[in-house]
Amino acid sequence: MNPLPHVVILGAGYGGLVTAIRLQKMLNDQEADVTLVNKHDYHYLTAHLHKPAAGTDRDDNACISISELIDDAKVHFVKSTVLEIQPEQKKVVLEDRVLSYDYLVIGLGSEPETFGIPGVREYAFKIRSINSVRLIRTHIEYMFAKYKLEPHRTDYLTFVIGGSGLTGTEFVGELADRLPDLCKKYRVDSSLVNIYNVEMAPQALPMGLPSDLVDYGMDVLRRKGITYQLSTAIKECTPEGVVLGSGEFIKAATVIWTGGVRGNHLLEEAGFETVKGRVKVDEYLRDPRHPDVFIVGDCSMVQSPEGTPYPPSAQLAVRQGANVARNLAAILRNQPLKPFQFDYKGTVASLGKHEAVGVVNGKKVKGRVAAWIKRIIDARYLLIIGGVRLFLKKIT
Ligand SMILES: Cc1cc2nc3c(=O)[nH]c(=O)nc-3n(C[C@H](O)[C@H](O)[C@H](O)COP(=O)(O)OP(=O)(O)OC[C@H]3O[C@@H](n4cnc5c(N)ncnc54)[C@H](O)[C@@H]3O)c2cc1C
Repeated sequence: MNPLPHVVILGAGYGGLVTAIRLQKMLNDQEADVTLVNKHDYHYLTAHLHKPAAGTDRDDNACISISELIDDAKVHFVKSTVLEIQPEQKKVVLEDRVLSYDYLVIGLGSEPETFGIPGVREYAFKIRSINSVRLIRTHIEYMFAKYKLEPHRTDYLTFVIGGSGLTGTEFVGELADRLPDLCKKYRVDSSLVNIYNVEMAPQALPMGLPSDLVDYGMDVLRRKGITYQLSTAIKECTPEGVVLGSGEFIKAATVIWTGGVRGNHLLEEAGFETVKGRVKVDEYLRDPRHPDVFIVGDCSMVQSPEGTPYPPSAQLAVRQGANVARNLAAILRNQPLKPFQFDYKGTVASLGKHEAVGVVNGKKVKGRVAAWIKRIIDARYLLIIGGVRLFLKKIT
């Protein structure tokens, strides 16, 4: 008997996990062997990481054990790190074995884009995984404890966040909410604490928001104590702080870089043609040169009908995962493929507790209403991946 076609999915983030979950629902065990590979045995909600990073939420709230989501009778889970992708040999090298595939789905997410700014790679924290946000949260609290022993070092209480797109904005909102608790706990005068959000563009908040919503969001965050440095580049990051384009030096013991992302380096290394580490996929989300390789989420680049690429987002990754699963099932059943169409619903950026701003289905939303919509969006994702049981577990 011929072996069943082997589908290998790399990465259990939003894109890879949704592909796996949909395949386990759609396929019967005579149609394919499906393997999901991920560095950790849990799925993390990347879009939530700003909260545990600031310490306003527990990190386990942003984690879900993969065994809770995957039926091991249908999808074989391998906890391992991908070291190399070999599309010509149809192989993937993991740290402990080599896998051969008939169809590959790459959903390995993104890496910080540092634009070659000296010191950012070495000295700035990045919000990118559960382990990285645990480090940030611990470091922030450590700075308060250290300041109590060296009260002349106000740079321990100075926080610089590079970039004020979605990640930077959501993080400064949470950090501003967290600091009053830390000031109280360590008996630190809150006027000594400074949060600088440095942004090269002339305005903060995610690109594409209408200017009245940008003004609203920036007003909210300024009232919470954020100091914006707009139209300002970070020229260098050092162990002592950051040098700005103007030459000004901000002495700060904590620098967090959120200034951009690029696709996982493994794609470039595998010889895929990339722009910012992302592969311009065809209408079925495949690499144009390798029709057996599908690419989802932050590793892929999808053009909007206007001809500009959609910004990487969890929303896009989830829709791509569903489309890839559907098309893999279609290939295995000799049915026609369905082109990917993205019905972009909009973006909502949280500004800390009870405050958010954004556009949903073309309508502007702000304040508490926007914060509730954001919670509904998050809840919807939990329902997609884990049904009512996961939803109830996470919200209660
Ligand atoms: C703080 C923050 C807030 C955000 N807020 C929003 C939001 O409100 N709305 C929105 O739509 N988007 C938001 N985003 C963007 C969104 O999180 C990403 O676009 C989304 O996570 C991309 O999904 P993905 O499947 O491509 O990758 P990810 O979800 O990042 O998953 C990649 C997976 O691959 C695994 N992996 C990586 N390398 C390896 C390897 N070598 N071997 C094995 N496994 C590996 C990782 O462990 C991870 O499980 C936010 C991002 C951040 C950082």
